[in-house]
Amino acid sequence: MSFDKESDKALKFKTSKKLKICPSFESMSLNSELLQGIYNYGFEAPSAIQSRAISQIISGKDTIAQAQSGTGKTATFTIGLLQVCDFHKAELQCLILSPTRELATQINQVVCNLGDYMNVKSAAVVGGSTSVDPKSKNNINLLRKNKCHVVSGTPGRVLDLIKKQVINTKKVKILVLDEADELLGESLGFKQQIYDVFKHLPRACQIVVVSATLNKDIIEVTKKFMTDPVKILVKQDEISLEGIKQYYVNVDKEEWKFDTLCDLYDSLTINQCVIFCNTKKKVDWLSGKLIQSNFSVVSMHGDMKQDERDKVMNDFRSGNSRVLISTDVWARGIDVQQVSLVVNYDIPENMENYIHRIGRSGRFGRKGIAINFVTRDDTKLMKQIERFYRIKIKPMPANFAELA
Ligand SMILES: Nc1ncnc2c1ncn2[C@@H]1O[C@H](COP(=O)(O)OP(=O)(O)OP(=O)(O)O)[C@@H](O)[C@H]1O
Repeated sequence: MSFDKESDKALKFKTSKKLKICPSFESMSLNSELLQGIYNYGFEAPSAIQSRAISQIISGKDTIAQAQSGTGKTATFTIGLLQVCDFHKAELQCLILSPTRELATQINQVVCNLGDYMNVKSAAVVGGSTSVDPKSKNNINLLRKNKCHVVSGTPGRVLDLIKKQVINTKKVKILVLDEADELLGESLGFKQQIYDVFKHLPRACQIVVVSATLNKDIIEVTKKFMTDPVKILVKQDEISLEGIKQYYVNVDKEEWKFDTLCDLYDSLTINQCVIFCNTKKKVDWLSGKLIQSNFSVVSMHGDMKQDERDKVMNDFRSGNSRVLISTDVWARGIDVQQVSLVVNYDIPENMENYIHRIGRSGRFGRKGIAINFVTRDDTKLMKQIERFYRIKIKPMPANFAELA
């Protein structure tokens, strides 16, 4: 949603009444191998969205699940679909679509981890270098032999493989749309691909729609393909997490941003930090300029080769690199628990991505900090963000690094 259309798109829909709340994973009647996978992964108790949505997914209902960033939505739909999957049958039963290759790969990893004791066969199906990546070749082979139970992929690549009959959709029971507002929105061109995927699915296929941000338009769109869905939603003024402190720095002019960032650098490296720019060109420029000034940073955007993107992701996930500069390709879903700081070098151009970007920090109850570089031209945007999410973004205090 662009900033100028904010007012008429406020959430005006409601969570379904009398939802069952399961206080523990045991109370969800899960298969024992799945429970074992959950505990082995380190989860003890379900989060709010998990307590509410997993049992709905298992019951077979179309489900719209909204919850704040980092509160465990991936495990919500993963546990749901693993419980529903019949592992005695060597056929594709669950399809998960998400907007970026990194996110689709991460989701696949969560499916493999939680389904570790169930013998789940899950494949990541993403664009880029898949044809030369030996791991992905195995994925394609598994798919060809009709041996995958779950596929997690990006819409374009999945559709391509469906059309080439590498992915057989005849027995798909559940389709999950993660970051659904991005997939179903008009801006990125996924919508048609999603509709084309739908055409290949069995009529009775259950649909699960997930995101931290869902607006009225998106809920309207879901009516076209969901049947009387259960809705678990968050009020507009509760989408922003308490644990993420949000600050701004007045940089006045664009030219002042760079020096401000250099002054902050030492604080950025205490844990891990993601710096967001609005364009790929700016990411290249900023990382080049920082490296020239002897700061250690890595960068990632959608025009980079996939093997470079993979290397940056691996380095950042392992903590080898501590400061990552990226575009909104990194805004949604990516889970690196050590990220405690997000810098909006540029203020995002869409309202939802503000929430998603700052949500890269403060994962699952951890503390996080977001710092917004605000030029004179951005002041209006910041006020709109504050009004929209009913938050107060304060001036950055000198000791902000101690607050994380
Ligand atoms: N019940 C749980 N107990 C402990 N940790 C959990 C639990 N559920 C999820 N987590 C962890 O919390 C982190 C965030 O989870 P996840 O990535 O699923 O969040 P999300 O809601 O999908 O976030 P986003 O909105 O950014 O996509 C992950 O590291 C995950 O392993």
